[in-house]
Amino acid sequence: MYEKPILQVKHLQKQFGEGCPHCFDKESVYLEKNYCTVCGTVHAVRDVSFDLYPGEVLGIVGESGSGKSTMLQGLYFDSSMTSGAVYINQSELTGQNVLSLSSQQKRYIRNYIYGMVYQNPVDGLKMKFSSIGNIAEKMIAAGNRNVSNIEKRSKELLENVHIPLRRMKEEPQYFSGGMQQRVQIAKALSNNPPILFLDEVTTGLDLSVQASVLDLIKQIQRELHISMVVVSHDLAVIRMLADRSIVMLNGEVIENGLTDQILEDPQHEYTQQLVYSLL
Ligand SMILES: Nc1ncnc2c1ncn2[C@@H]1O[C@H](COP(=O)(O)OP(=O)(O)OP(=O)(O)O)[C@@H](O)[C@H]1O
Repeated sequence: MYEKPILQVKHLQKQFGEGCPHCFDKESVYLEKNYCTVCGTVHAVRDVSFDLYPGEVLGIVGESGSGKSTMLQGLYFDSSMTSGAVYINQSELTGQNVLSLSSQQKRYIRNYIYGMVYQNPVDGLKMKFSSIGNIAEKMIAAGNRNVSNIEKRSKELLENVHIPLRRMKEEPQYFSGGMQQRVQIAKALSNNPPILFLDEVTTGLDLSVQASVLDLIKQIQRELHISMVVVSHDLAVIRMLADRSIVMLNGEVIENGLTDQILEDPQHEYTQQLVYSLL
């Protein structure tokens, strides 16, 4: 169906601590989940690889502490990974491990190639800027200087995420959680990134608000054909959004495949529990 992945993640590792001979073996008796009882190292992400294809939504599901956010933070350069490689198949970046690029090049990727929507809006928005100012700031960071174009695009984005324009000058700190997430989504889309990361974007929202944010994400995906990585502990969210999914446990990928297939025929005991909890 697709030719080439737009994003390739290879053997990503993140450990907090030096590690010791007792804990690099995944089967080690000294490991309690992802924690080494000998040296205290946390193996937050262990040998994670996946591909993301153009226009695809990839779900990453797993319980709290399974390493989902750590991995996303690594992909978005919020924190460094211990080892591994990430390739983005976009013109001049093709073939380069983007994890080893300069901070200027990483900034370029964050401005033009990636969009990010954090679980906590405080991480993605300047709460004391106006909503339209948040979007404008992201566009200016990407080199846009034409004020009327910035204003036109910002308004269009706010309308697309159903924020009434009469409220565009208000600071997101006075918005509800659902509205804050909508502004974050608008901001993340402002420079038309081909890849969007969504980290637990509906966690903590009321059920009806969750549903409307999920509908919005589906609508955006349908209209823009953007490639998305959706991280959630909630399989219901993944079921609604993702074509393909990976299941993480204790920093590792324990299962991957088409979301429907995983739901119909989960192989790993942990995935089976997740699926049965939906019934
Ligand atoms: N700075 C840190 N130092 C030590 N351990 C850490 C640090 N940050 C995260 N961890 C550990 O790494 C593991 C993975 O955490 P991570 O936040 O990525 O999990 P998660 O699946 O995203 O869960 P959640 O949704 O609760 O954030 C956890 O065991 C966590 O305690």
